[in-house]
Amino acid sequence: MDLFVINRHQETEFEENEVLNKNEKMQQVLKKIERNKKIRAKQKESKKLNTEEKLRAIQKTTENRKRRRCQRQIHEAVVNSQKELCEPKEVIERVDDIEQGKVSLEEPKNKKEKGSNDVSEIAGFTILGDTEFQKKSKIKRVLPKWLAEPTVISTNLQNLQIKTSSMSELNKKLRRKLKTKGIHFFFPVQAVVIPWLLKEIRNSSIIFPRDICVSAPTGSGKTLAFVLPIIHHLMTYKVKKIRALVILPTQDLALQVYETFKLYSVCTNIYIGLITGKKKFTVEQKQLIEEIEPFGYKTKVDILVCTAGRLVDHLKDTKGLDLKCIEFLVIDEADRVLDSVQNDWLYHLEKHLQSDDDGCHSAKVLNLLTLRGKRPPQKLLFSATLSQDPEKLQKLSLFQPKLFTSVVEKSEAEEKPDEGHSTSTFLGKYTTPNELTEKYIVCSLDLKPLVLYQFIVQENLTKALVFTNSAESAHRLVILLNSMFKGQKKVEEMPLKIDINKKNELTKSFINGVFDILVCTDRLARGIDLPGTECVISYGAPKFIKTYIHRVGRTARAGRSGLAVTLLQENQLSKFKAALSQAEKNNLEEVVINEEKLEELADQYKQALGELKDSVLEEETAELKKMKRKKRPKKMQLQTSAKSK
Ligand SMILES: Nc1ncnc2c1ncn2[C@@H]1O[C@H](COP(=O)(O)OP(=O)(O)OP(=O)(O)O)[C@@H](O)[C@H]1O
Repeated sequence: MDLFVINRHQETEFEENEVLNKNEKMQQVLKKIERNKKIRAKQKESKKLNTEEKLRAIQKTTENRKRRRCQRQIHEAVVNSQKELCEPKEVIERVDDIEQGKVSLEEPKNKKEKGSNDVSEIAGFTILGDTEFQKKSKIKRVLPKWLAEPTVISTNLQNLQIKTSSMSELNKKLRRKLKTKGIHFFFPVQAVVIPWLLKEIRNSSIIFPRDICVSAPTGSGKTLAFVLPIIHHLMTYKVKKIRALVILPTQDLALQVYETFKLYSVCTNIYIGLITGKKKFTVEQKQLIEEIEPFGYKTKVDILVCTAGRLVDHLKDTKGLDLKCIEFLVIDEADRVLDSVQNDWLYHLEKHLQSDDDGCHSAKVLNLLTLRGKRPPQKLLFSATLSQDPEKLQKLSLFQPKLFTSVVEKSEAEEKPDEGHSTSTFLGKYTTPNELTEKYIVCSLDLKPLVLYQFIVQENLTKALVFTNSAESAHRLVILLNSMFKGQKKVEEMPLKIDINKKNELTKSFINGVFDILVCTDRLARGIDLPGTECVISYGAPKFIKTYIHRVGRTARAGRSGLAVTLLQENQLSKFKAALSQAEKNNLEEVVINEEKLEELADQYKQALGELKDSVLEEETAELKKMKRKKRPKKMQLQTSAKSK
């Protein structure tokens, strides 16, 4: 029956029950909240207690530390009191005070010793080291003694003191030759270096000669400073062996030095060899050695002038080449040679010199030094921009080096200019000839050729060298200038790829004044002697201060006056001035080109630019045709030539 009982909804009863339940639940919740409150309050209290405990613990450890430190200080004070017998009472009193807590253990801040490794504490944290900023003293560069105390060379080429005829220690023939070449006085670098080298050579049978580094301005006569002593010494030998090796950075410079050696060795039995790669390898080999069967090889030269790279080629492939007897190793333009890798020449040369000895370097006179081994060649380094960097020079393992320089602190150097005393500090900077005037022109890039033209006209320049930063720029500038001058002045270019004979012809024509302006790249910047050059113009701003020094050094040579002008764009000016201040050149004069004159020339300039465009186009099409002809197979070429016939 129950199955059929229907429980109907009895609303009021249920609602009453629910209200009752709700009230109960509410009370339960309130009770729970109350309980939780109590628990939280208890927890808070216990936490508070914990932090207090912790703080107490920290205080305890700090106190412990302090106590330990106090004990340490007491101990130290006692030890010190034993040491410092002079003030025992004071120390003991202080110890007592510390023990009684009368004196603070903290040292007053101003008493802190600078630089000491202080240990201070802040709220239990130990801070190591000094928290105060200390200004570090500037590190002063210390040069090796030989660099710091050089022999000073004067830059004054006007007031010459030493007559060539009066240097009795130099061979008579050489003195006569100098006279015939119109050299009656030695330049300062020669007056100091030649007698010094001759003395070293005289003593070389007893002690090893010292190596030298010579830094003197461009055009001051450094070449003769090594050429004359070497020839003087080699004149005494009867047997032919390579006894002097002269290394240069470029073919042109090697040729120039070779010619100077040849000039002063006329009327002697000394032969000079030149290996630069200008001639075929086999031709150079024949010039150097001769095979005599069955005895082997015979050397044909006494002095070998070379470029570093070509020397390595011959060391590797020329049988019978023997450099083990060299007494002089000259490195001209030394900074450049040392910077260049050139087939790792130094490694190969050293390897060759250290290979099995044939006894060339065995001592002539037995002494303590020579007993130790063979005599190394005397190294002679020359440059107008010799480095102050001992590390660079170190790779040459110089033997007791001696420095001759004109780049010294001025005040002292001026006191004893020609005496050759070690008076001042080598600055390692650069110097230019006293006779050189330096100026600059500021102009915009698009007006540069016009400004150059106007400057040449306004100064009526002849024998001027113009340096550009690329061969292409040189070529275009020559076309432009020639079309502007219209034959009034003759401008020539020194191309990058030029046959040595043509090059010699060109330089000779320039020296002889056949044309007025020679436009070239930095290939002509170093060492080349073009006597009579009146002005050097840097059309492209030089990238490095060394480049500038060598460029401007093509003028104002051998005591003659010269002008150097650099064309700059506005944004290059500050960098240029900063670079020049390195060489203590701070007062360069600015040349201002008359703008009205430039405006007058506007039409002429436009026309010249048009001509340049046509000419460049013509050259390019000619070049293209040439390339196409080269690419065409030979058969086709023959067919076309037959057809044309
Ligand atoms: N005592 C002298 N009197 C007159 N002229 C000299 C004397 N010595 C050298 N000359 C001439 O001075 C010119 C410059 O000499 P040299 O080429 O040796 O200079 P440099 O110091 O090597 O220059 P750079 O550093 O540019 O190579 C040459 O034409 C040379 O003949």
